[in-house]
Amino acid sequence: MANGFFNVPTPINEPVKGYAPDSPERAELHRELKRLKQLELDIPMHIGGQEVRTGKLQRISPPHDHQHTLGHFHLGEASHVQQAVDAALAARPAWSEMPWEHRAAIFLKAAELLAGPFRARLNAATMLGQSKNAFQAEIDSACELIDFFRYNVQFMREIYELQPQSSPGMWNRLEHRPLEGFVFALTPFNFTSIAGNLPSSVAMMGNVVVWKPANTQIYSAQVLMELFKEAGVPDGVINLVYVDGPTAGSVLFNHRDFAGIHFTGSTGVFQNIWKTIGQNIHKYKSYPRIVGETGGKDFILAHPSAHAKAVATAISRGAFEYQGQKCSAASRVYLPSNLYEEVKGYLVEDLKSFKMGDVEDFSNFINAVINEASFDKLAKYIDGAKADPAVEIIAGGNYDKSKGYFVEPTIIVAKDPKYVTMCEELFGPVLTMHVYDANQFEETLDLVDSTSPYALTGAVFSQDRYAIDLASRRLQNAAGNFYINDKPTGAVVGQQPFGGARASGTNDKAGSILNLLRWVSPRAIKETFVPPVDYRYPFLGVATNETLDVAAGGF
Ligand SMILES: NC(=O)c1ccc[n+]([C@@H]2O[C@H](COP(=O)([O-])OP(=O)(O)OC[C@H]3O[C@@H](n4cnc5c(N)ncnc54)[C@H](O)[C@@H]3O)[C@@H](O)[C@H]2O)c1
Ligand SMILES: N[C@@H](CCC=O)C(=O)O
Repeated sequence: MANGFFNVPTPINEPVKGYAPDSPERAELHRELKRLKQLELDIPMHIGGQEVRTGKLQRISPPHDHQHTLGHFHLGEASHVQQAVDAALAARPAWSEMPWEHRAAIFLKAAELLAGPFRARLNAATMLGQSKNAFQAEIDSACELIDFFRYNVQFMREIYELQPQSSPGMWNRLEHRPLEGFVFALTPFNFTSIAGNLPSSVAMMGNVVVWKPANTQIYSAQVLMELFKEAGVPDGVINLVYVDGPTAGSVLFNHRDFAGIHFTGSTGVFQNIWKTIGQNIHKYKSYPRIVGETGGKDFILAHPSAHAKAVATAISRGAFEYQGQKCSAASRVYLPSNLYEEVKGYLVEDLKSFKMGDVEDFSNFINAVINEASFDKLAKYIDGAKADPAVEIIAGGNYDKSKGYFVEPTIIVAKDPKYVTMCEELFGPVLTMHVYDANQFEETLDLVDSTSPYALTGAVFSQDRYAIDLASRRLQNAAGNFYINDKPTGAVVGQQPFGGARASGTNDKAGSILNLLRWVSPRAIKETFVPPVDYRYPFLGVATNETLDVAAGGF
């Protein structure tokens, strides 16, 4: 047991490497990509520190080259989920009692490992498995995850420092206990950092975890698991299973010790999970913590005073980086009539210059979308737009899945501000724009606020401060991350805590103290040093300890 109140290293955001031609990081990443492509990995589940193989193999291939095999993962079933719960609960006593500074040290070590020896490997795995270019992989699987580890350690310390006052004669303390049971981390395909953060943030607070990633992220998930092991996360604290979602749910949401879910993914899945938990509420020992960050229909709104080139650049990057597969990606844009032609000109020029293809060619700005289902869905919306005389496609509109799932960045212009692609989350490189009368900025604010059920990210561009002030107030509930003269993507841990409300989630802000507070259950402890020995009123003339009790309001 430690005798000291420890400070932790002051977190700073991990510097983003540039991968310039001839840079050492670029050469290392190329070597790692080549090495991984030559292997065919056999990827087991990890339960209680054991590698678990079922022989039911599922092929993993790069979305940009679906005939290539990167490896196979072993598909599990309900019994493996049950084993993972048992392993987690067996690990809980020792882990939950481990002094916090040791838990902190494990994740600080994970940050250093990822900043150094694991960096190229995790970036390369993300690039190949999730079709992410080097620059997008670097900000995700390297920098953002390193930041999550470092900042969460600082937030953990701040939580433990949250202590009540004590009146004379007593000592009040707050103990921030781990939750009583296990937590389910259910993670999406699109950010390796989110897949790493959802189980590790929960574990850092002394909890044990069953983690199920998206099948399309398993290739980088197995590197994360190795990173956790190397950093010293004990066996059974984080258990990684590969099963389909409903199978995981059928075991976990029926278990008495289910203590919470840390979810990121689509809104529909989260709403079903919430319903199931509600139906099963009588089965649990405690009310489970439900934390979910979900879908978005993120907007960019330009005021007539906006800088046209800045608006166009924010659209090019905010809508199309990582093929629009960021929950934060701009997917509906409102342009004033006075700026439309100029912004359109810049955009069409930008999109013409985008190169699309494999992740190994670092000049490709665009790679493939995640899988065939996503490709088909996007193609359907594009075909719908092509067939609809009420809308116009001003850029892109082609797609091809012969080698990889390539969808050309596409811009639809819709007269109807409620056209289907202005409202629904498509999660791909398809953007819809609506041109409004430049005299109707205020009316357009109402349109932006009411068009979609989501409220994740949004951006306003204006050179007019009154317009910025008005938009900030009128769109107060339209986005959990609101940007002024900036694109709506690229939140940085410690700087822009991330998450949205309405249909976009519980807004528990990943990468902030608010999120970590959900993974502890405080116990208030009052210790009275000299307890009263007589129950009678009034207190005059009675022993000093009763007087103290009254002074403290301790009736
Ligand atoms: N708000 C945020 O911070 C944020 C961040 C990233 C992604 N997202 C959202 O995630 C979505 C894209 O990710 P995705 O396609 O991986 O999401 P998804 O909802 O399809 O999958 C998320 C996870 O849930 C699992 N799952 C799917 N169906 C399930 C079911 N019926 N029962 C239990 N589990 C189930 C998946 O296997 C995966 O592990 C988008 O909607 C995007 O907006 C949100
Ligand atoms: N935090 C990321 C989005 C994560 C969702 O996919 C961003 O701000 O762009």
